Amino acid sequence: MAVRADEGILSQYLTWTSLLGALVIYVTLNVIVNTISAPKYPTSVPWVGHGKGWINGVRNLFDGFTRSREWITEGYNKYSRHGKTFVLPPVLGASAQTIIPREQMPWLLDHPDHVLSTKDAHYDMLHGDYAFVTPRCLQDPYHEHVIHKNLARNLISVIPDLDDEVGRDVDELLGFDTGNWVSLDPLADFMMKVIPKITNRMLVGEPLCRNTDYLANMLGFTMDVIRASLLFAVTPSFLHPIVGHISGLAPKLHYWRTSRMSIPLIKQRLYDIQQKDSGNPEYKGWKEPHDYITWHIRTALAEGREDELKPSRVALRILPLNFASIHTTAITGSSVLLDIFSSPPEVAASLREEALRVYNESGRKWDKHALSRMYRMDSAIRESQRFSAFTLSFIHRKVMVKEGITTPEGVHLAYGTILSAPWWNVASDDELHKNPEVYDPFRFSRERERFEGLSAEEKTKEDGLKIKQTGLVTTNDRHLAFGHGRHACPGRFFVAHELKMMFGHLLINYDIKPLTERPQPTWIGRNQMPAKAVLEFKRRESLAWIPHLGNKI
Ligand code: HEM
Repeated sequence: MAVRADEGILSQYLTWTSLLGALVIYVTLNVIVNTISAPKYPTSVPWVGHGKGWINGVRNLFDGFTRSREWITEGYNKYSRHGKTFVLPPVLGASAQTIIPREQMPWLLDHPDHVLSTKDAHYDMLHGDYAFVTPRCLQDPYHEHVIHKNLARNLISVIPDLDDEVGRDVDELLGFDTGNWVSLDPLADFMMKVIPKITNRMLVGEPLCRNTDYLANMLGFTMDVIRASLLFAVTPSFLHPIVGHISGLAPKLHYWRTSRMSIPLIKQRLYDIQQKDSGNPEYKGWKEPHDYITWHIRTALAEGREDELKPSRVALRILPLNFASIHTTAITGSSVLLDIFSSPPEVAASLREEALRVYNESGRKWDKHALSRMYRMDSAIRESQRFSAFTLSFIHRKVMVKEGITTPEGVHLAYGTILSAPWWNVASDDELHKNPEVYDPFRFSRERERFEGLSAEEKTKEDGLKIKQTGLVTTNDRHLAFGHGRHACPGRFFVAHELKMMFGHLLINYDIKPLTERPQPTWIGRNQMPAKAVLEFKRRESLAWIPHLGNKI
């Protein structure tokens, strides 16, 4: 009987409503504790959202989930357009950001890292204490240094591998059936299947780049980092060390599993490089593979970084690079597909004509010269980054000076303040872009194609440099999709080649059914959740468009 009575009491109190209520109280209390322990935000600067203060602080954290985009737009129109700074309130999972107007961007970018630090901003935002296996990984991001130093200058050697990988992975996924359509979600089923393999071809080479166990654990790691942001937001800060060490087991496990496969490869590479350098005659004909592992070892050897030559350390470095590359590239690529295939069919036809022409002219292979002449594709990708910008702000910096720093406008920013630039608003500003609400794929290539069509003599009369600066990889204070300044994304040259090759291959070899309208993404907090969509692909019957035969496309 007693048991029955207990069960009665339990079922009376353990209702969905009471559980939900307890959850709300728990989250609210934690949010309050976290708010008290957060760095001091500037008080002399206007806030958007519900403003400052206790109650408003809690309201901001929850409302920011659905209203951050509205708030940053309000701040942009009210303050940024008049050269003024404002604060975008914290939202669950992300701290407040002090939004710097475009006019003050040179000031923001000119400061050395010990005054305004990108590394420390990323460390805080990504919970570097726990989420990257060891705090050292982001405290000393040597992998970023290696990528800055090597990726762009080695692209010519990487392109043949990419060409092989892109064709192989896309064809494996979409097949060769010319009679039936294959339906896929462009992000989940297409980009997220292909991009990890291509990225890892550059990082670790083949065959590991296609190993399903390795890729599943690598993707598992990237998801651990994303989950950690939410977890820390709903946990009181005094519990972070405990929760951090527990939640940090998942990235450690994913690291361990990937390293079991990458460490033998790294050890072998270290051995081969050592043999080659010591003049072993058997290694006379041995060519170093062009991948991150080689670049890392070569850079660490040249710089005397013994600590970075440990195989386990090299294996660790590959994880944050996967994190920086995969979702960013996959989301960008799927937006490009949706933007192009919800435009009038002439857009895809024009891109296909360019891809076939360039491909055939370069002997039916992709090389640096061929890819640099895909002006329309370059423009369509850049325009998609603008039109479908997937996050509100980029260019994050943390104030590192203990006494704080004062902006040109006279605003004092305390130690620990996170600064950023309002990318989403810059991208849709009608003073910076004509008809910003329209996806105009050839916005940046029309002028470039006209210029390239001029005679050598005519070209000397124009400002060619300015025209060329509208390219995808050229960052400026209107094109912040890859950041700007010395910490701008060092992977952007790789991305530009990778995506042009992939879209070129798709257009040449596959038909894609146009969409009647652009599927709309949703926003959660400061980030876009890409639209769920279905694209239909079918292998084309005739592949080669040979200009002098002029066969139909
Ligand atoms: C479309 C794909 C990509 C986009 C949109 C993108 C975007 C960005 C942005 C906006 C930043 C600067 C962040 C800030 O200023 O706060 C950045 C930094 C970085 N990206 Fe990318 N990225 C992409 C792909 C890649 C790839 C493929 C790699 C590596 C292979 C990479 C490696 C990095 C690294 C190492 C940094 C840090 C640079 C530094 O702090 O000095 N990214 N990326």
